[in-house]
Amino acid sequence: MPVQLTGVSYRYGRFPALRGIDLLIPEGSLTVLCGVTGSGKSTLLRLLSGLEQPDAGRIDYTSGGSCASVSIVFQQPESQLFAGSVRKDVEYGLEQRAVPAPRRSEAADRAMRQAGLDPERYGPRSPFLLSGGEKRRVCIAGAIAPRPRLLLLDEPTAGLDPPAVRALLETAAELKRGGYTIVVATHDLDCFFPLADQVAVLAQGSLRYSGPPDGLWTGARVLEDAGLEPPAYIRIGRMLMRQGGLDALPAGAGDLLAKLDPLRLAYPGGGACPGAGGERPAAASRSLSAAGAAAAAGGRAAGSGRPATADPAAANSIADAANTTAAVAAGAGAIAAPAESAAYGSAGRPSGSALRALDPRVKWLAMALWSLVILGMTSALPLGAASVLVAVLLACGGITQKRAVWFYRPFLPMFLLLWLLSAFSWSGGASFAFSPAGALTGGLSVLRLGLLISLGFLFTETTSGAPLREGLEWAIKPLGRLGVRTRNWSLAVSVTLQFIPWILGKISALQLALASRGNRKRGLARWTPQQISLMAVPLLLQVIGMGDELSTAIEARGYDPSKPRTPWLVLSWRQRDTAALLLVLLAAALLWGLSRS
Ligand SMILES: Nc1ncnc2c1ncn2[C@@H]1O[C@H](COP(=O)(O)OP(=O)(O)OP(=O)(O)O)[C@@H](O)[C@H]1O
Repeated sequence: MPVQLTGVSYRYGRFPALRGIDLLIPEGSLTVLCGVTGSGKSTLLRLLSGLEQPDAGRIDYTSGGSCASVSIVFQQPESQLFAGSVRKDVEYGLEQRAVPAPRRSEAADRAMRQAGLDPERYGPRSPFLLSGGEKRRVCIAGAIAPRPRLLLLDEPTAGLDPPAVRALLETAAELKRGGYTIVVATHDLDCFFPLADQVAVLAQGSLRYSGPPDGLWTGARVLEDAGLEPPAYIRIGRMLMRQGGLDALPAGAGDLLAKLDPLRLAYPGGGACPGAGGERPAAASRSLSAAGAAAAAGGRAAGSGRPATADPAAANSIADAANTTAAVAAGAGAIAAPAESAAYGSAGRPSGSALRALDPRVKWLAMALWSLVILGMTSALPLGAASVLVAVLLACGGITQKRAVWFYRPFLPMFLLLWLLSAFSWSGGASFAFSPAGALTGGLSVLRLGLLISLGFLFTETTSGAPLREGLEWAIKPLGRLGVRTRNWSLAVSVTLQFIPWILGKISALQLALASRGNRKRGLARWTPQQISLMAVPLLLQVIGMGDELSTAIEARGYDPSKPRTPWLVLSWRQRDTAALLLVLLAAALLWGLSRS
């Protein structure tokens, strides 16, 4: 299905993620969407899948198609699996599209085979107990089972080992041959460029290039300007062309290996590369530089020597060869700074809003004090005043409306249920009675609970992990004299606090995945018991997995609560922190006074 994007823009709150994208995705083509991290690839895929709507511009699914004929495979396959068996999971999208049962099973078998899974062997297995590569194949099978007219793959090779990458490339080449229109968002240019009909390069949400891959090697340095490096086979090919070793750029890593095969490669210290026949090169034979020889020798060891084309057989050689050539040609990459340090300015203080810049001790004290005051409130006026205070702080904390809605939405059904339980009394049979007093008391209790949750949300949104932990450790340090293991407690609390947004993020991802499989429920319909039961098992498994990984990571880093620790961050108290503390105390006193009047 051809798709035309015209002037497509999208914002997350105030942050522009995509700006004015014009792109045609031709029918039956494989388009590679590339760009550095955060350039907008996943966002563009979500818009193409119809899971999000553009803020401006249009997406036209021509030839009678619609976003209902689009399937997407997300970056993390574990966020996309729900059912108790692989077969049921693959059939899920078909069920949502009301495909009759006998045809469902047939289509699921076909999709599993196309994705490289034997239906007999994998069909009855639990999708949660498969390897990463197998899970991704199940996701692909689930995505292609309804025969989508456009298939979107987000970072399909991320986290896969070379054999799994090879298998995935074969699947992609096979699907392309089967006439699927495919868009792949990837950093793995070595693997996917040889399969691509079209490349779209994104940088900071703008489209910098769209056209055939070959167009990138002539003229402007589009990839480099977008912060990317050309695939290793192109870099090696360019080097060999400069040295007279090649006449034209290779079409892929396999093609490069095939072109290198007849060349006699000189060792840096003289002599010939063993793979090149073991003879000393003749004076007249082409001699390559040390780097070229090393690259070629490495490539020869790994590859099959077949030319790389969109042919699935050739895909085999791409992954192996790409791995070797990438290792040879990769320059020293920039090492990403840890997320926490990135959030800090040069003075070691968080950048962004004033709340983020405050010392975490002020925030801990504010949260503890205000929580106590709020717990003591029993009437509407002080609770109303506290709500205004929290709302103003949420707005000042730079938390977008969208983010706040995302956070509060899962709590709303629980609040509603609690309120209804206190507002209605049941005296057997069908006799329900509405109690205005119960409704008021219940409403105030729910509001109190909401405010306490909001304080936690405000705190964790405006404080990253290390300051949060250091601040808490400082606050509870005096308890250490009583024999309390304060380090354990501060670690446990900060991990728990950071776990809540993580769990909410996972719930959002699962709901998005359900929507991508045709289960496009909106509003409260997303929270029915049936929906919740679908998400319960995968969510639980992810939480257990995360807990397991955390404890292993803590152990692996030699955590010993009895040993002194070098703090990651040295807290420093400033004048503005004193001023903020005074305001916190003043607000607490006013609220307390209001609740007692
Ligand atoms: N839910 C969100 N709320 C706010 N900003 C977001 C959200 N999701 C993504 N962004 C921002 O939008 C920009 C584009 O994100 P996107 O995930 O599309 O990038 P990407 O190119 O797919 O990155 P990667 O290669 O790391 O997956 C990034 O700057 C990101 O921080």
